[in-house]
Amino acid sequence: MGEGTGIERARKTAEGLVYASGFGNEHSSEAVPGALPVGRNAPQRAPLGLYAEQLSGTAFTEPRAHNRRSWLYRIRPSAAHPPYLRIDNGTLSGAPFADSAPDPNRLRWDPLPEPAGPTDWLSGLWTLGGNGDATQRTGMAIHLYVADAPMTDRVFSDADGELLIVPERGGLLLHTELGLLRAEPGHVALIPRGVRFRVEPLDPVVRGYVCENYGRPFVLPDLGPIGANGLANARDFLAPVAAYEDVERPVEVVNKFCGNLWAATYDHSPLDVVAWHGNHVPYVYDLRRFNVMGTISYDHPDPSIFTVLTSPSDTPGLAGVDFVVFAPRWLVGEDTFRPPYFHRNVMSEYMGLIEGAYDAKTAGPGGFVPGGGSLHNMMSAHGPDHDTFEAASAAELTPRKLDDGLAFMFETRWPVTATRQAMESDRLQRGYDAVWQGLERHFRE
Ligand SMILES: O=C(O)Cc1cc(O)ccc1O
Ligand SMILES: [Fe+2]
Repeated sequence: MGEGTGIERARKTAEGLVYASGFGNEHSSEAVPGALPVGRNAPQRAPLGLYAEQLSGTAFTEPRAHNRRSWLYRIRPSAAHPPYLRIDNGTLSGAPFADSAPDPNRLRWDPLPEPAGPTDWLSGLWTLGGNGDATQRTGMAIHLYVADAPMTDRVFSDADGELLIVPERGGLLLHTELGLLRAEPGHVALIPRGVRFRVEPLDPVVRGYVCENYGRPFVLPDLGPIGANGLANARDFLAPVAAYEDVERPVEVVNKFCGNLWAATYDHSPLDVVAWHGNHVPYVYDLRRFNVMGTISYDHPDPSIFTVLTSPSDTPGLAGVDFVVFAPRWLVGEDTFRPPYFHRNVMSEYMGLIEGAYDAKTAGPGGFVPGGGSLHNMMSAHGPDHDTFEAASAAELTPRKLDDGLAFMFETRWPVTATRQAMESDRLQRGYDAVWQGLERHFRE
């Protein structure tokens, strides 16, 4: 795969790929001039002998402001396929997660090992845990991946939810039905529910995190008194332009449906969309573009101020999942304990590290390292570890640039149940509680 005029056109573009900018926009794109119908979605005969197909990400009847759908003009309709048959789920699973009890302990994992044999991105997915129920379209799952091989003649789509991919090591070229996206460490890429794609690693080994969001699609958070600009700016979200594969040979299409993998072998590539328009689109975002807000007086603001994307629930302000980034920033708070405070949170926090170190946790082997992760479930007591507390309590409070790390959090309204493979993994740091040992009594009456 990988041949075809559309892809070549996108690949040839200087330095990188062509993108269309803007979050939630009605985009349109054609890889061949004239492929996109004008003035209607479904003409009696679509241009260039293409088939017209609508892909709905929200119910037809949802309010206009939430409605997501795209019209695809493709060489063959998606409907032209034999039955899907169950295939082995491997290390991937879906909600409800019931193979271990939800655990109130603070948990932390080392990164996954490199693949033992050639492993593509789909086979390299390893589920850490999650919540909700894919059949109810509620909750989320946390997956990790390690891969060293391209998905050759193999395409994936997820009926259960959208996929927020957070590369930590190595770049990914995402061949989607709507075109190509490139995601390097420091970027995030989003594949909407149902959009088919394959992953081509751009480095010998790639590794990262995935938030699978079963709930309402991610949106930018409201800015309230911040005003009309700030945090993640809409124009920095980049959608692909149309690029198609004209491939006539067997291609395995794997569909994740209600937690299980099903596969059907098409006699052609389903990445054959020559033109499209709509707002149910994949996108990439460079986290370094995040406009970080923080205190310029005193106290440590709650991390909601670092929200990049939020999946709203029916209760205003209560997210199914928030994606939060801890990006380089200045710390200037006066008479302030500057790292994250000690806290117990009704929300559950999974944290990962893309590069460098995180200001509340000791770095280095056995600590919080890139590719690793921590889970601080609902109401679990956490915050700065012993060494961080001692250092920050004594630090001279001159303005300081925190620029040696990029960490993130998937923060969810429901407790996260870890999978049995995560709880039994040799990656689980069994002595994690010790980081809060030795916090001495300083009380004086
Ligand atoms: O636990 C964490 O490190 C995440 C976090 C960061 C912060 O700045 C404030 C609260 C919080 O939960
Ligand atoms: Fe926290």
